[in-house]
Amino acid sequence: MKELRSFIKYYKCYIKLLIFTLMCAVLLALLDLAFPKIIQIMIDKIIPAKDLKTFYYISGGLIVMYLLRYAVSYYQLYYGNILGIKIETQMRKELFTHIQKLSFSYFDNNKTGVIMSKLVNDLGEISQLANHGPIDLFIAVIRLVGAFILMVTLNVKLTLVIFSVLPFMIYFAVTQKWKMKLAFGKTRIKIAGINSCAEESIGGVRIVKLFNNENHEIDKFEKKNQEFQEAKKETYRTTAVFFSGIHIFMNLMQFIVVFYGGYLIMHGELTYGILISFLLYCYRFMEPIRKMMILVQSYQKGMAGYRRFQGMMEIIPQIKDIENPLILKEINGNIELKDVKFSYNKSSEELDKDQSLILNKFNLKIKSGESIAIVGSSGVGKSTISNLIPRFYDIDSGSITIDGKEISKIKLSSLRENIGIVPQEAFLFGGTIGENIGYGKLGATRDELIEASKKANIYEFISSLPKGFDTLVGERGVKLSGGQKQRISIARIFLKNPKILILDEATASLDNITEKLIQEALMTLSKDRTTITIAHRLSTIINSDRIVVMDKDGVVETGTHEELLKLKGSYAKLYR
Ligand SMILES: Nc1ncnc2c1ncn2[C@@H]1O[C@H](COP(=O)(O)OP(=O)(O)OP(=O)(O)O)[C@@H](O)[C@H]1O
Repeated sequence: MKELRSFIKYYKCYIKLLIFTLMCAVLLALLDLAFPKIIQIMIDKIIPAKDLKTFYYISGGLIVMYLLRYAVSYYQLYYGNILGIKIETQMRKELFTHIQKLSFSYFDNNKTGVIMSKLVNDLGEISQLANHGPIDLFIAVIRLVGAFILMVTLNVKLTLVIFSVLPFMIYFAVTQKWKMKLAFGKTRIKIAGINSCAEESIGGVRIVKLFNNENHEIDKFEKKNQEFQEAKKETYRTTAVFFSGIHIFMNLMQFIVVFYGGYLIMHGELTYGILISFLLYCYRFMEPIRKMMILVQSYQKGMAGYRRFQGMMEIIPQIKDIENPLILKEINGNIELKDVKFSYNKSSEELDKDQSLILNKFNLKIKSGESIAIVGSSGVGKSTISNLIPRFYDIDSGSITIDGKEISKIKLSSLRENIGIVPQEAFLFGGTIGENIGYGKLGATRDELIEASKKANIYEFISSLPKGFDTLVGERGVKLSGGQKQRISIARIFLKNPKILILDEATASLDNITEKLIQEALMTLSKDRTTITIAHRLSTIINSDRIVVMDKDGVVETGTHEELLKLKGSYAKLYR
């Protein structure tokens, strides 16, 4: 009921549309109830009396009613679907907005394909329910009650005999309902599995081909595909049992009308008109029952989807603003990490024993405008530091401050506005070069793009392209080289112009010329900014103001390149 109530809330914004479609539905149901009654009057009264004038009038009236029914049915179907799609679009917008707010840790633990499935498939089924749910229910109730009343006025005995079948039908429907519910839940999980498998396989197509593992991927996909098929088969089986069972009950009712109705006619208790009218009502009466059964099906599918939608909407973003957060305006760029403890997996048991800590009482102070490089063996937590300063993850204890202000108290957007990150692997969106650079400052002018790309040493390359800034980069920038992508991501930061810069150095080797171009661009970029370089190779950091060497216990050495070499400690060893 709680779920249903929260679902119904979505109708609030479209109440006029809902009322209109419901009115159409009422009219439709009334028209459908009137037809058999009119036909009964024609057969029993007008035709035997050979009243040609009334016969023509009523026939004309029937044609008008059919046309009216056509128009009403059109509006009900069209606007009913519009209602459904509006609710679907609204929910999709809310879900996408919510996904944008979720923290890194959510994406670390959830597959993209599964999230996509929720965003696309589940909501489609909710739309079906939103559209058909209340309207079909309304039509069904009016038709059922109306048919019952009209049938009673025609013949009580026959009506009661027909209605005696109903409890058995309901029992059958309810017992099947649960089986269908389980089956639909399972297909949803399986389709998400297909999505996620395809997404990974297509996203990693280069690695797949490099390792000649196409067949392995096909097998993996086929397994998921087969699992989906099996789950789908189960839904078809339960659905088939359900609907064919319902048909048996319908046929039974028709049989009762013909058999018992015929018997009553032979005993002079029923007219032919009433028998035909009963047969027509039976259809009118069974139709809503069938519709209600379909409704049960779409209700289960839609609600299963809605439950998953709700489940996702209820995930609270781990990283969010406090009430009345601080806004950073002009900052100097002093950074301090003090006694920072951090772990990615925050299971309390492990935390107690400090087992999963990546940083344990880590301390580091960086002055405004200083350029430091962090070095250390692989996996020691260098990139982790670059994730903590912009608050992609929250620390477990200790503090991180910018100009003395605790970052957890600063408005997230204002914090991130002041930080630029050049990541290890440049990520480009599937648009043009201009759009990708402009991502650093939405609405940037062409002149600003040119200036930024000049500073990033990529302008010459861009102007050599026939379409220049309008050149499409392909999905994730596949049409560009690693070095070109890097420089585009540097140009983005020039446009953003943040005070704090984090350079997570590319681990991939670049040729000497490209590396020189990138290094030059980075030198220009780091001027007058606090710069933290996460160094995966040592060749590029010799000129840093300060080099910080870290191991699993924290900072072990700090100084300039020369000072550290003289120390003959960890850095000297690493460097050698
Ligand atoms: N998102 C994550 N979830 C869980 N654990 C993670 C995550 N990212 C990194 N780790 C773990 O944290 C540790 C530190 O990783 P980090 O990427 O900071 O190392 P690094 O010093 O930058 O290494 P490298 O020089 O190889 O890039 C590693 O043991 C890694 O397995």
